[in-house]
Order: sequence, then structure tokens, then C-alpha cells
Amino acid sequence: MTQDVKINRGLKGVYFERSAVSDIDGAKGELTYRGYSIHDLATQSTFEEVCYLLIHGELPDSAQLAEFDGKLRQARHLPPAIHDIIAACKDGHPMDVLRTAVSALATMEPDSQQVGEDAFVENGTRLISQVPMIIAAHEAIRNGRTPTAPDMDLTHAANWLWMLKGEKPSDEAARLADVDFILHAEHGSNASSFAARVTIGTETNLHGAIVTALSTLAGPAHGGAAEDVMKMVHEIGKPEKAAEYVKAKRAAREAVTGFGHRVYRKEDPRARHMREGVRQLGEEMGAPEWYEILQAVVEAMKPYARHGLNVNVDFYSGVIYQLHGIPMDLYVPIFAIGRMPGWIIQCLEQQRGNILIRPLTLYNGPEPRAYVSIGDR
Ligand SMILES: CC(=O)SCCNC(=O)CCNC(=O)[C@H](O)C(C)(C)COP(=O)(O)OP(=O)(O)OC[C@H]1O[C@@H](n2cnc3c(N)ncnc32)[C@H](O)[C@@H]1OP(=O)(O)O
Ligand SMILES: O=C([O-])CC(=O)C(=O)O
Repeated sequence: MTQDVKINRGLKGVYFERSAVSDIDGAKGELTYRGYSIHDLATQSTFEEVCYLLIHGELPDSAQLAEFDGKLRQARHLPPAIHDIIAACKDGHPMDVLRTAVSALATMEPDSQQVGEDAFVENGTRLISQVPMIIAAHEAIRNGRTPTAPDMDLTHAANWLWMLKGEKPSDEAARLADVDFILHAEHGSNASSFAARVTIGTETNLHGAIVTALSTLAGPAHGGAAEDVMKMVHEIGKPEKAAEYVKAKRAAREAVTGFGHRVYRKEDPRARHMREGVRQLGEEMGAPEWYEILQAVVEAMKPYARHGLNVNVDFYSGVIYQLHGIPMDLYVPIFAIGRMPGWIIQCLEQQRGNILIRPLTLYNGPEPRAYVSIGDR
């Protein structure tokens, strides 16, 4: 059956809901969380404050922030069985391990099956702290180390680096991780948040929706881009080779990773902060070549910028992680640490006045026909 209906493949340009959380102006290249510019938040706020802003709707005062931060710190705890589960699948990709561990947590937390505002805030706040613990524990276990116990005196970002490496990070390294989390915290109806909303639309629990979101984030067209950018940088090897690489990609009509976005037609406003981070860190660490290769790719892609093709947030982030000595397969999990509050608030918004998300596909298969028994086929 065919009908003369308009099909929006990939739901391009379709509004399916209202949201009071973040606003993306793709034409201008602007992003706000709850009305606050991403540039102000990246330079003046902290990830803890941004989590509160996203989940509770307003910037916290000192007492509110202290209480919220206290809850996050108290939640730095994993049931011991999670370490056993991580050990059993330690050779898998960290995103698969993370997803499996979050799924297992749903069977171990007494209130994980509950649905609704309070349950989502409770479970979500706990998961913000547990996700980096799982990633760090996996990194330790797969390298034959005992997972580093969390340090309750450190901020979320500093504690993550401490658990990951087993050594106290410098203030600069902790701040760079903090800014990275702020920039990744929320982005409207991106693929993983949309997928989480679809899950919540069936009235299931938050852990289930986070598992959906993690699965959806993992692909190279979404959160996996940072890992692919780093692979590209290694393949290019030196700045002089960038133009040749881009030319070959364009000739093969293949995507140059770290470029392009469904919504932005100007440069992704988050990229600016990551670019500055790569440049500074590269100079400080005596390794400016990564920045130079990236900028040579940007130069080679300039002819396409007029068609709206610019760098996205993940173009620069991989090199920052590489300069910090973080393995490439942890880049997507790091994105997940940052995106936790965004997923949680999107799930909260969905369950307020919930509606099942269920679009239509237009059938274009065979006409109705008679069943043929197997001996006659
Ligand atoms: C955090 C994030 O998720 S940000 C995105 C991370 N992903 C990446 O960096 C992967 C590379 N980028 C891409 O694959 C795409 O740009 C996506 C998937 C992000 C967005 O895709 P869409 O919104 O579907 O864009 P679409 O595919 O319609 O692109 C429009 C045009 O730009 C081209 N284009 C889009 N991205 C790229 C790219 N990275 N390199 C080269 N050309 C590209 C397309 O080929 C298309 O050209 P055409 O009209 O001549 O066919
Ligand atoms: O919004 C999108 O489509 C992808 C993105 O940049 C994000 O999730 O941060």
C-alpha cells in the first residue's frame, strides 16, 4: 500500500515535544541550558552546579549546592557484585561493560523499579556518581589493578580522574575534565536522549532508559565520533597530509568525522572551548602537533563550511583525552559521564504528562499474497 504522505526520514526537522531544558539555535550556533549561555557555564560554573541547574531548573544557592553535592558524594558507592560483573566482561568495549553494569545495578538498587519524579531524581543522582565509578573500575580491572576507592573530598571531575588513574589530578586537569562534562551535559533531542524518552514513554524505570541511552550514544555518528577523530589524526600523521586525507574522503563521499551536525549550520559553540583546551594543553605538554593536524583538517574542510559543515563538539575532545593519557576506547564513556544529567532531565520531562512515542512507517512491501507451503517454494 502506498499513500501520498510526507515522510521525514530520520525525523529531520520534526518537533515532537516541548522542552524547557536546553535551546539550540542551529543557524546562529548558540546553545543555552535553562537560558544560560554555554559559554558562561563553561567558564564560570561547575559540573555539580550544572547538574543541579538541569535537573532542578534553577542555579542553586550555596546551601542547595552543598546539599546536592553532598548527595552526589554519598552516592560514590557500587555494590561489590558490580566489580564481579565488570571482571567477567572486562575484555569488552568499555561502553558495553558500562551498559551491562548499569543494567545490573537495576537489579541491585532497592528503588530502581520505581517510576515517577522522586524516584527518577533519587536514582538519577546516584547514577551520576556511579557511572564514572564503573568506567574507572573497569579500567583498573582490565589492567590487573584493584579499583581505586573514591575520595569523598574531591569534586566530581577530580574524583573521576583520581579513580581512573590512582593519582591526584592537577587543578588544571580536573578543571579541563569539569569543562568537558559541562559542555556534554545536555543537548535537547539528540539520538541518545530521544531514545531514552522513547523508553520512558512506555512507563518503565530510569535505569532502563539510561541503558537505552548508553546503547544509542555508542555509535560513531553520535558519541563515538571523538574516538574516530583520534584514529583519523593518527592516520593523517602530520599536518601536510590533512588536505590529501580530506580530498580522498570527499571523493569517496565518506563523512569526515568530527564534522557535521543535524542542527548546527554554524560551528558547534561547544567546540570553541575544546579547541582552546587542545591548543593550551598541547603547548604545555610539548606536543603541539595534534592541534596542528586538527587545524589542517579544518583548513581543508573550509570549502564545505559554506554548506553548513563545521566541526562539532567531538572534533577536539579526543586529543585532550589523548594528551591526558586516557585510552581511546574510554572517550565515549567519558561523554556518558557528562551526558548523565541531560538524560535524567529528558526522562523527567517525558514522564511528566507522559505519552507513548510511537510514529508510523509507511508500508512499501509486497501486495497481499497467498501463503505457499514449504514444499511448494
Ligand atoms: C555529539 C554528536 O553526536 S555530534 C555528531 C558526531 N558525529 C560525527 O562527527 C560523525 C560525522 N558526521 C556525520 O556523520 C553527520 O554529520 C551526522 C550524522 C552527525 C549528521 O548527519 P545529518 O544531519 O543526517 O546530515 P546529512 O547526512 O543530511 O548531511 C548533509 C550533507 O552534508 C554532508 N555531510 C554531513 N556530515 C559530513 C561529514 N562529517 N563529512 C562530510 N560530509 C558530511 C552529507 O554527505 C550531506 O551531503 P549531500 O547533501 O551532498 O548528500
Ligand atoms: O544533538 C545532537 O544531535 C548530537 C549532539 O551534538 C549531542 O548529543 O551533544
